[in-house]
Amino acid sequence: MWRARWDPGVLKAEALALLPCGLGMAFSQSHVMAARRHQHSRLIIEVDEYSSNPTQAFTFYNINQGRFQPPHVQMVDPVPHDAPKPPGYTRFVCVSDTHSRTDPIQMPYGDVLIHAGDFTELGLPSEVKKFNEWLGSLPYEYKIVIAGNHELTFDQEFMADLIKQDFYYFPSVSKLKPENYENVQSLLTNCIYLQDSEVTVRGFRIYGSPWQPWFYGWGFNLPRGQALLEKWNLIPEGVDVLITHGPPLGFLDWVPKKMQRVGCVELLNTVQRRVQPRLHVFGHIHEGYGVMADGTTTYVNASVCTVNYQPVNPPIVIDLPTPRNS
Ligand SMILES: Nc1nc2c(ncn2[C@@H]2O[C@H](COP(=O)(O)O)[C@@H](O)[C@H]2O)c(=O)[nH]1
Ligand SMILES: [Mn+2]
Ligand SMILES: [Mn+2]
Repeated sequence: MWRARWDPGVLKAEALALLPCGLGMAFSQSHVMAARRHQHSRLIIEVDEYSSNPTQAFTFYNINQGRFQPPHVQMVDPVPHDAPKPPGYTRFVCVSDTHSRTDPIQMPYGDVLIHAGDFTELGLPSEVKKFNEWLGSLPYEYKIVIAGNHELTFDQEFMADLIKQDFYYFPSVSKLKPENYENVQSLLTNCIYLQDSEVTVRGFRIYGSPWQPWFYGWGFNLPRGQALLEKWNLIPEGVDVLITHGPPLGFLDWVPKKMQRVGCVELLNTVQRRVQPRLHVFGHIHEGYGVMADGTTTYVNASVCTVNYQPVNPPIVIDLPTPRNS
Protein backbone atom coordinates (compact mmCIF):
# COMPACT_ATOMS: atom_id res chain seq x y z
CA MET A 1 0.00 0.00 0.00
CA TRP A 2 1.37 3.40 -0.95
CA ARG A 3 0.21 6.40 0.98
CA ALA A 4 1.16 10.05 1.03
CA ARG A 5 1.15 12.10 4.17
CA TRP A 6 1.55 15.84 4.39
CA ASP A 7 3.25 17.81 7.13
CA PRO A 8 0.73 20.35 8.40
CA GLY A 9 0.80 23.53 6.46
CA VAL A 10 3.32 22.51 3.88
CA LEU A 11 6.36 21.98 2.15
CA LYS A 12 7.74 18.64 2.86
CA ALA A 13 6.04 15.42 2.09
CA GLU A 14 6.61 12.06 3.56
CA ALA A 15 5.65 8.82 1.87
CA LEU A 16 5.04 5.54 3.57
CA ALA A 17 5.39 2.54 1.36
CA LEU A 18 4.70 -1.08 2.11
CA LEU A 19 6.69 -3.25 -0.23
CA PRO A 20 5.03 -6.27 -1.83
CA CYS A 21 6.92 -8.57 0.53
CA GLY A 22 5.04 -6.90 3.38
CA LEU A 23 7.94 -4.93 4.82
CA GLY A 24 7.10 -1.37 5.72
CA MET A 25 9.56 1.30 4.64
CA ALA A 26 9.37 4.97 5.37
CA PHE A 27 10.77 7.51 2.94
CA SER A 28 11.33 11.13 3.65
CA GLN A 29 13.27 12.53 0.76
CA SER A 30 12.66 15.20 -1.79
CA HIS A 31 12.61 12.91 -4.80
CA VAL A 32 10.04 10.58 -3.28
CA MET A 33 7.25 13.02 -3.86
CA ALA A 34 8.46 15.76 -6.17
CA ALA A 35 5.54 17.70 -4.79
CA ARG A 36 4.76 20.25 -2.13
CA ARG A 37 1.76 22.11 -0.88
CA HIS A 38 1.41 25.87 -0.85
CA GLN A 39 0.07 26.92 2.50
CA HIS A 40 -3.76 26.86 2.33
CA SER A 41 -3.72 26.08 -1.36
CA ARG A 42 -3.44 23.24 -3.77
CA LEU A 43 -0.71 20.66 -4.01
CA ILE A 44 2.15 21.78 -6.26
CA ILE A 45 3.72 19.07 -8.42
CA GLU A 46 7.36 19.72 -9.19
CA VAL A 47 9.50 18.39 -12.02
CA ASP A 48 10.65 14.92 -11.02
CA GLU A 49 14.38 14.32 -10.92
CA TYR A 50 13.89 11.28 -13.20
CA SER A 51 11.61 13.17 -15.58
CA SER A 52 13.83 12.81 -18.63
CA ASN A 53 14.37 9.06 -18.16
CA PRO A 54 11.04 7.34 -17.56
CA THR A 55 12.48 3.81 -17.68
CA GLN A 56 14.88 4.72 -14.89
CA ALA A 57 12.07 6.47 -13.00
CA PHE A 58 9.95 3.32 -13.21
CA THR A 59 12.77 1.12 -11.91
CA PHE A 60 13.66 3.51 -9.10
CA TYR A 61 10.11 3.95 -7.87
CA ASN A 62 9.37 0.27 -8.12
CA ILE A 63 12.44 -0.88 -6.23
CA ASN A 64 12.26 1.81 -3.58
CA GLN A 65 8.52 2.20 -3.19
CA GLY A 66 6.84 -0.77 -4.89
CA ARG A 67 4.87 1.97 -6.61
CA PHE A 68 3.75 -0.11 -9.60
CA GLN A 69 3.32 -3.40 -7.77
CA PRO A 70 0.35 -5.44 -6.62
CA PRO A 71 -1.73 -5.39 -4.51
CA HIS A 72 -2.48 -1.69 -5.06
CA VAL A 73 -1.57 -1.73 -8.77
CA GLN A 74 -3.32 -4.41 -10.81
CA MET A 75 -4.25 -5.33 -14.35
CA VAL A 76 -8.04 -5.16 -14.72
CA ASP A 77 -10.46 -7.01 -17.00
CA PRO A 78 -12.60 -4.56 -18.94
CA VAL A 79 -16.38 -4.98 -18.82
CA PRO A 80 -17.51 -7.52 -21.48
CA HIS A 81 -19.41 -5.75 -24.25
CA ASP A 82 -22.54 -7.83 -23.63
CA ALA A 83 -22.61 -7.38 -19.83
CA PRO A 84 -25.71 -5.58 -18.58
CA LYS A 85 -25.04 -2.12 -17.16
CA PRO A 86 -25.74 -1.98 -13.41
CA PRO A 87 -28.53 0.43 -12.39
CA GLY A 88 -27.24 3.90 -11.53
CA TYR A 89 -24.07 3.51 -13.59
CA THR A 90 -22.80 5.35 -16.66
CA ARG A 91 -21.16 3.24 -19.33
CA PHE A 92 -18.05 4.72 -20.97
CA VAL A 93 -16.89 3.30 -24.30
CA CYS A 94 -13.22 4.16 -24.75
CA VAL A 95 -11.29 4.19 -28.04
CA SER A 96 -8.10 5.83 -29.20
CA ASP A 97 -5.67 5.71 -32.12
CA THR A 98 -8.18 4.73 -34.76
CA HIS A 99 -6.01 6.48 -37.40
CA SER A 100 -8.74 6.81 -40.07
CA ARG A 101 -9.46 3.08 -39.82
CA THR A 102 -12.87 3.00 -38.16
CA ASP A 103 -14.71 0.74 -40.65
CA PRO A 104 -13.99 -2.62 -38.99
CA ILE A 105 -14.54 -1.47 -35.40
CA GLN A 106 -17.51 -3.13 -33.65
CA MET A 107 -18.87 -0.45 -31.35
CA PRO A 108 -20.59 -1.70 -28.17
CA TYR A 109 -23.52 -0.26 -26.26
CA GLY A 110 -22.76 2.65 -23.91
CA ASP A 111 -23.67 6.15 -22.78
CA VAL A 112 -20.49 8.16 -23.34
CA LEU A 113 -17.93 7.63 -26.09
CA ILE A 114 -14.40 8.77 -25.37
CA HIS A 115 -11.78 9.06 -28.13
CA ALA A 116 -8.28 9.81 -26.78
CA GLY A 117 -6.70 11.13 -29.98
CA ASP A 118 -4.93 10.03 -33.18
CA PHE A 119 -8.23 9.70 -35.04
CA THR A 120 -6.41 10.55 -38.30
CA GLU A 121 -3.03 9.95 -39.90
CA LEU A 122 -2.15 13.60 -40.59
CA GLY A 123 -5.12 15.67 -39.49
CA LEU A 124 -6.16 16.34 -43.11
CA PRO A 125 -9.58 18.03 -43.29
CA SER A 126 -10.82 15.13 -45.46
CA GLU A 127 -9.87 12.69 -42.69
CA VAL A 128 -11.51 14.85 -40.04
CA LYS A 129 -14.73 15.02 -42.07
CA LYS A 130 -14.77 11.23 -42.48
CA PHE A 131 -14.18 10.76 -38.76
CA ASN A 132 -16.97 13.21 -37.97
CA GLU A 133 -19.35 11.25 -40.21
CA TRP A 134 -18.45 8.06 -38.37
CA LEU A 135 -19.14 9.81 -35.04
CA GLY A 136 -22.49 10.96 -36.42
CA SER A 137 -23.46 7.35 -37.13
CA LEU A 138 -22.90 6.28 -33.49
CA PRO A 139 -25.76 6.24 -30.99
CA TYR A 140 -24.01 7.46 -27.81
CA GLU A 141 -25.62 10.24 -25.77
CA TYR A 142 -22.26 12.05 -25.56
CA LYS A 143 -19.13 11.70 -27.70
CA ILE A 144 -16.00 13.31 -26.35
CA VAL A 145 -12.85 13.63 -28.45
CA ILE A 146 -9.33 14.98 -28.00
CA ALA A 147 -6.55 15.30 -30.55
CA GLY A 148 -3.28 13.38 -30.63
CA ASN A 149 0.09 13.99 -32.25
CA HIS A 150 -1.29 12.84 -35.65
CA GLU A 151 -3.88 15.65 -35.71
CA LEU A 152 -1.25 18.05 -37.06
CA THR A 153 -3.73 20.68 -38.24
CA PHE A 154 -5.27 20.99 -34.76
CA ASP A 155 -1.95 22.32 -33.43
CA GLN A 156 -1.85 25.89 -34.74
CA GLU A 157 1.69 26.60 -33.51
CA PHE A 158 2.92 23.38 -35.10
CA MET A 159 1.37 24.37 -38.44
CA ALA A 160 2.92 27.86 -38.28
CA ASP A 161 6.36 26.28 -37.70
CA LEU A 162 5.76 23.78 -40.50
CA ILE A 163 5.09 26.60 -42.95
CA LYS A 164 8.33 28.32 -41.84
CA GLN A 165 10.20 25.08 -42.57
CA ASP A 166 8.48 24.83 -45.95
CA PHE A 167 6.80 21.55 -44.88
CA TYR A 168 10.20 19.84 -44.90
CA TYR A 169 9.20 17.05 -42.50
CA PHE A 170 5.58 16.63 -43.62
CA PRO A 171 5.51 17.28 -47.39
CA SER A 172 2.10 15.63 -47.81
CA VAL A 173 0.52 18.41 -45.72
CA SER A 174 2.02 21.13 -47.95
CA LYS A 175 -0.88 21.08 -50.41
CA LEU A 176 -3.28 22.31 -47.73
CA LYS A 177 -4.24 25.95 -47.78
CA PRO A 178 -4.33 27.65 -44.36
CA GLU A 179 -7.98 28.58 -44.84
CA ASN A 180 -8.78 24.85 -45.09
CA TYR A 181 -7.38 23.97 -41.69
CA GLU A 182 -7.36 27.18 -39.64
CA ASN A 183 -10.70 26.26 -38.14
CA VAL A 184 -10.41 22.49 -38.45
CA GLN A 185 -12.05 21.92 -35.04
CA SER A 186 -15.30 23.26 -36.50
CA LEU A 187 -15.47 20.15 -38.70
CA LEU A 188 -16.12 18.10 -35.57
CA THR A 189 -19.84 18.79 -35.34
CA ASN A 190 -20.80 15.39 -33.93
CA CYS A 191 -18.82 15.45 -30.69
CA ILE A 192 -17.54 17.58 -27.86
CA TYR A 193 -13.92 18.41 -28.66
CA LEU A 194 -11.70 19.11 -25.65
CA GLN A 195 -8.29 20.78 -25.81
CA ASP A 196 -7.01 21.75 -22.37
CA SER A 197 -10.64 22.17 -21.44
CA GLU A 198 -13.44 20.40 -19.60
CA VAL A 199 -17.09 19.52 -19.87
CA THR A 200 -19.58 18.04 -17.42
CA VAL A 201 -21.83 15.27 -18.71
CA ARG A 202 -24.17 13.08 -16.63
CA GLY A 203 -22.59 14.70 -13.56
CA PHE A 204 -19.01 13.67 -14.51
CA ARG A 205 -16.39 16.38 -14.87
CA ILE A 206 -14.35 15.35 -17.90
CA TYR A 207 -11.09 17.07 -18.90
CA GLY A 208 -9.10 16.50 -22.10
CA SER A 209 -5.56 17.39 -23.21
CA PRO A 210 -3.64 16.36 -26.37
CA TRP A 211 -0.03 16.97 -25.25
CA GLN A 212 2.59 14.24 -25.07
CA PRO A 213 6.39 13.93 -24.67
CA TRP A 214 8.39 15.01 -27.72
CA PHE A 215 8.89 12.18 -30.21
CA TYR A 216 10.07 13.05 -33.72
CA GLY A 217 8.41 16.49 -33.75
CA TRP A 218 4.73 15.70 -34.35
CA GLY A 219 1.74 17.76 -33.24
CA PHE A 220 1.24 18.66 -29.59
CA ASN A 221 4.76 17.41 -28.75
CA LEU A 222 6.45 19.07 -25.78
CA PRO A 223 9.71 18.35 -23.96
CA ARG A 224 9.44 16.23 -20.83
CA GLY A 225 9.67 18.15 -17.56
CA GLN A 226 8.51 21.73 -17.00
CA ALA A 227 6.84 22.25 -20.40
CA LEU A 228 4.52 19.27 -20.01
CA LEU A 229 4.02 19.90 -16.31
CA GLU A 230 2.66 23.35 -17.16
CA LYS A 231 -0.03 21.69 -19.31
CA TRP A 232 -0.87 19.18 -16.55
CA ASN A 233 -1.09 22.06 -14.07
CA LEU A 234 -4.11 23.28 -16.07
CA ILE A 235 -6.07 20.17 -15.04
CA PRO A 236 -8.40 21.18 -12.22
CA GLU A 237 -8.79 19.18 -9.04
CA GLY A 238 -12.15 17.42 -8.88
CA VAL A 239 -12.01 16.09 -12.43
CA ASP A 240 -13.65 12.64 -12.54
CA VAL A 241 -12.49 11.51 -15.98
CA LEU A 242 -9.17 12.61 -17.45
CA ILE A 243 -8.42 12.11 -21.14
CA THR A 244 -4.86 12.59 -22.39
CA HIS A 245 -3.32 11.32 -25.59
CA GLY A 246 -0.27 9.79 -23.94
CA PRO A 247 0.03 7.56 -20.87
CA PRO A 248 1.44 8.39 -17.47
CA LEU A 249 4.63 6.62 -16.44
CA GLY A 250 4.19 2.98 -15.50
CA PHE A 251 0.65 2.43 -16.74
CA LEU A 252 0.36 0.74 -20.13
CA ASP A 253 3.34 2.73 -21.45
CA TRP A 254 5.81 -0.08 -22.27
CA VAL A 255 7.40 -0.08 -25.75
CA PRO A 256 8.71 -3.65 -26.17
CA LYS A 257 10.82 -3.07 -29.25
CA LYS A 258 12.81 -0.40 -27.39
CA MET A 259 12.52 -2.07 -23.96
CA GLN A 260 11.44 1.34 -22.67
CA ARG A 261 8.83 2.93 -20.46
CA VAL A 262 7.76 6.10 -22.24
CA GLY A 263 4.93 7.46 -20.06
CA CYS A 264 5.18 10.97 -18.63
CA VAL A 265 6.49 11.12 -15.05
CA GLU A 266 4.88 14.52 -14.39
CA LEU A 267 1.53 13.22 -15.67
CA LEU A 268 1.77 10.28 -13.26
CA ASN A 269 2.55 12.56 -10.31
CA THR A 270 -0.28 14.92 -11.31
CA VAL A 271 -2.77 12.05 -11.62
CA GLN A 272 -1.80 10.13 -8.49
CA ARG A 273 -1.02 13.01 -6.16
CA ARG A 274 -3.12 15.96 -7.17
CA VAL A 275 -6.06 15.21 -9.49
CA GLN A 276 -6.87 11.59 -8.57
CA PRO A 277 -9.56 11.06 -11.22
CA ARG A 278 -11.71 7.95 -11.16
CA LEU A 279 -10.84 7.19 -14.77
CA HIS A 280 -7.85 8.13 -16.93
CA VAL A 281 -8.21 7.31 -20.64
CA PHE A 282 -5.32 7.58 -23.11
CA GLY A 283 -3.70 5.80 -26.06
CA HIS A 284 -0.64 6.77 -28.14
CA ILE A 285 1.46 3.77 -27.12
CA HIS A 286 -0.40 1.23 -29.23
CA GLU A 287 1.42 -1.71 -27.63
CA GLY A 288 0.02 -0.76 -24.21
CA TYR A 289 -3.66 -1.51 -24.97
CA GLY A 290 -5.43 -2.65 -21.78
CA VAL A 291 -6.68 -1.63 -18.35
CA MET A 292 -4.93 -1.17 -14.99
CA ALA A 293 -5.92 0.31 -11.64
CA ASP A 294 -4.08 1.69 -8.62
CA GLY A 295 -6.90 1.66 -6.09
CA THR A 296 -7.99 5.24 -6.87
CA THR A 297 -7.82 5.57 -10.65
CA THR A 298 -8.61 3.12 -13.43
CA TYR A 299 -6.19 3.60 -16.33
CA VAL A 300 -7.32 2.71 -19.85
CA ASN A 301 -5.02 2.53 -22.85
CA ALA A 302 -7.71 2.34 -25.52
CA SER A 303 -5.47 2.10 -28.63
CA VAL A 304 -7.59 0.39 -31.27
CA CYS A 305 -4.67 0.14 -33.69
CA THR A 306 -1.73 -2.14 -33.04
CA VAL A 307 1.84 -0.99 -33.50
CA ASN A 308 1.40 -1.99 -37.17
CA TYR A 309 -1.70 0.24 -37.44
CA GLN A 310 -4.12 -2.69 -37.67
CA PRO A 311 -7.45 -1.66 -36.05
CA VAL A 312 -8.05 -4.90 -34.16
CA ASN A 313 -8.23 -4.00 -30.45
CA PRO A 314 -11.88 -3.75 -29.32
CA PRO A 315 -13.24 -0.61 -27.64
CA ILE A 316 -12.84 -0.77 -23.85
CA VAL A 317 -15.97 -0.50 -21.72
CA ILE A 318 -15.86 0.94 -18.21
CA ASP A 319 -18.88 1.40 -15.92
CA LEU A 320 -18.76 4.15 -13.28
CA PRO A 321 -21.43 5.00 -10.73
CA THR A 322 -23.25 8.08 -11.97
CA PRO A 323 -22.83 10.97 -9.50
CA ARG A 324 -25.96 11.75 -7.50
CA ASN A 325 -28.05 14.75 -8.56
CA SER A 326 -27.31 14.27 -12.23
N1 LIG B 1 10.20 4.91 -27.83
C1 LIG B 1 9.11 5.66 -28.02
N2 LIG B 1 8.18 5.21 -28.90
C2 LIG B 1 7.10 5.97 -29.09
C3 LIG B 1 6.90 7.20 -28.41
N3 LIG B 1 5.72 7.73 -28.83
C4 LIG B 1 5.21 6.86 -29.72
N4 LIG B 1 6.03 5.81 -29.88
C5 LIG B 1 5.88 4.64 -30.77
O1 LIG B 1 5.10 4.99 -31.90
C6 LIG B 1 3.91 4.19 -31.93
C7 LIG B 1 2.77 4.90 -32.56
O2 LIG B 1 2.61 6.23 -32.11
P1 LIG B 1 1.83 7.28 -33.02
O3 LIG B 1 1.61 8.47 -32.16
O4 LIG B 1 2.71 7.59 -34.21
O5 LIG B 1 0.56 6.63 -33.49
C8 LIG B 1 3.68 3.78 -30.50
O6 LIG B 1 2.88 2.64 -30.40
C9 LIG B 1 5.13 3.52 -30.08
O7 LIG B 1 5.58 2.30 -30.59
C10 LIG B 1 7.89 7.63 -27.49
O8 LIG B 1 7.78 8.72 -26.85
N5 LIG B 1 8.98 6.84 -27.34
MN1 LIG C 1 -1.35 6.47 -32.62
MN1 LIG D 1 0.05 9.19 -30.90
